[in-house]
Amino acid sequence: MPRFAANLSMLYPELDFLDRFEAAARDGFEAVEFLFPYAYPAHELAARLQANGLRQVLFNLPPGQWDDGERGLTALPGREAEFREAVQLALRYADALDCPRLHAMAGLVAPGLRREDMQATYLDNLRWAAEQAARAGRDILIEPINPRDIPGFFLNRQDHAHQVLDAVGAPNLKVQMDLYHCQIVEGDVATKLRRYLPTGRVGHLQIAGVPQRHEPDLGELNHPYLFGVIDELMATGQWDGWIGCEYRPSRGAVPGGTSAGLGWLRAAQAATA
Ligand SMILES: O=C(O)[C@@H](O)C(=O)CO
Ligand SMILES: [Mg+2]
Repeated sequence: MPRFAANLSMLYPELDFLDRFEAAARDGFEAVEFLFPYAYPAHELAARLQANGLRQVLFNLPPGQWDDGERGLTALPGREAEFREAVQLALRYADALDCPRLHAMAGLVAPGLRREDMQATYLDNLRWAAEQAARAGRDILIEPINPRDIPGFFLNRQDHAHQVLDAVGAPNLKVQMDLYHCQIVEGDVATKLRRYLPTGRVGHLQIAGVPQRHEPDLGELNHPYLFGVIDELMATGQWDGWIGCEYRPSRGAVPGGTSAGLGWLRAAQAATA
């Protein structure tokens, strides 16, 4: 059965971040993911995980100056030293949180440059990050993101991400396949699950309804069908991993709004039990 992780950057928006761990556990989640842990001491986050019987399955490297619009450093020429510091910091947090995978956001195409001009920096940085992460027993993930949510994002397509994996050639460099972005950019999601999951190169999945990024049972994607595909691939030993629930609850920040919107999860659990 697909295993679902609560994305605490998006779910439970009515609660303070540190209180979202308990809320996720109360709703039956066994794992969590979030964007960035760095505003909190690692020991505080580790204590929340432990107190609530949760495991951390993913978080992101520091992305550069997020409030100024930066969305990752990995492909940015001239920012290599900062990228390396970001990797080291993330690995220290991963150690404290016992988190097996880290997402390295690519960043925006820099003014005056084309993607081709940035590809060498992207590959070099990923090679270095994967080497460091391998020593610590962690995976580095890259995620294609749709250019409507993040205009100018360097990595948009699944095939580009897999070409990058080919070029870097590190077994612990994997793709974070977010089905929400995949549907917006290229579609044909079930076929791509069947193509890419058995390669062993997809380290993590994420979901949300399309186009509004609300619950998976709202919008144009047929998630029960996709969960069936993932369930089949898991049952036949062709994939193993977590599905991050990375959506904005449609009820907004009302108390209990996230929990009230988990009907899709209960249905998925019943269908694949
Ligand atoms: O899809 C997303 O937005 C996230 O997975 C992420 O890491 C960057 O915002
Ligand atoms: Mg995502």
